[in-house]
Amino acid sequence: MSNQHVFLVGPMGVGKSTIGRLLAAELNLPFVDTDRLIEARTGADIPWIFDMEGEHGFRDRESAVLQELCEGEVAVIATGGGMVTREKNCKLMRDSGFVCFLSASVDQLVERTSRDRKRPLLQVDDPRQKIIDILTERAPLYRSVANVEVNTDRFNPKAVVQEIVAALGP
Ligand SMILES: Nc1ncnc2c1ncn2[C@@H]1O[C@H](COP(=O)(O)OP(=O)(O)O)[C@@H](O)[C@H]1O
Ligand SMILES: O=C(O)C1=C[C@@H](OP(=O)(O)O)[C@@H](O)[C@H](O)C1
Ligand SMILES: [Mg+2]
Repeated sequence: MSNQHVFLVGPMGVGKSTIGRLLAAELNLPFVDTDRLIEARTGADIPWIFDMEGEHGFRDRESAVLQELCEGEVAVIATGGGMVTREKNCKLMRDSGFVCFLSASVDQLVERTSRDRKRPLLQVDDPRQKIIDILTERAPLYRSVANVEVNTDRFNPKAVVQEIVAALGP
């Protein structure tokens, strides 16, 4: 049981939403996925928000739900891959809890994001190159905000959860 928020950050497809749910059950904490909360607040899905309001509009909504969650009850919070692109979000996470950076190889990210089409930023001719470009930009941000990095390439979600629980300490 953690007495502070646990944030999962990392690139699209690394497993934040999947692992967050399992981790919350393991820690006996509520689970919130910022993307799902944004959709609930907006009454529309993420592709619609990107279409109608652009990435900037989505980022505004993302910052607003993060602020709300940081002020709320202790929870495991799976963020969207771009949460770290605003410095004020990074500061909020650093100041409000334990931040875990989930990482994976480009091959795994390509594979894990290829199964659905719900990520607007990957609806491009060359999603692999887009993933590489995004990682180049964001990897330093993920590292700067994180208390721990857990590589998920070799681990199934349950094993990743155990790694995070160990990193959280007693
Ligand atoms: N450790 C893992 N090993 C293999 N596949 C995984 C792992 N974690 C998640 N996945 C799969 O990868 C896909 C993307 O996971 P998701 O939790 O939506 O990632 P994110 O929220 O980081 O974008 C899902 O199909 C999920 O089942
Ligand atoms: O990396 C990003 O900028 C995004 C990641 C997505 O979440 P996941 O990382 O859960 O796929 C979602 O927030 C949106 O499509 C934008
Ligand atoms: Mg997710």
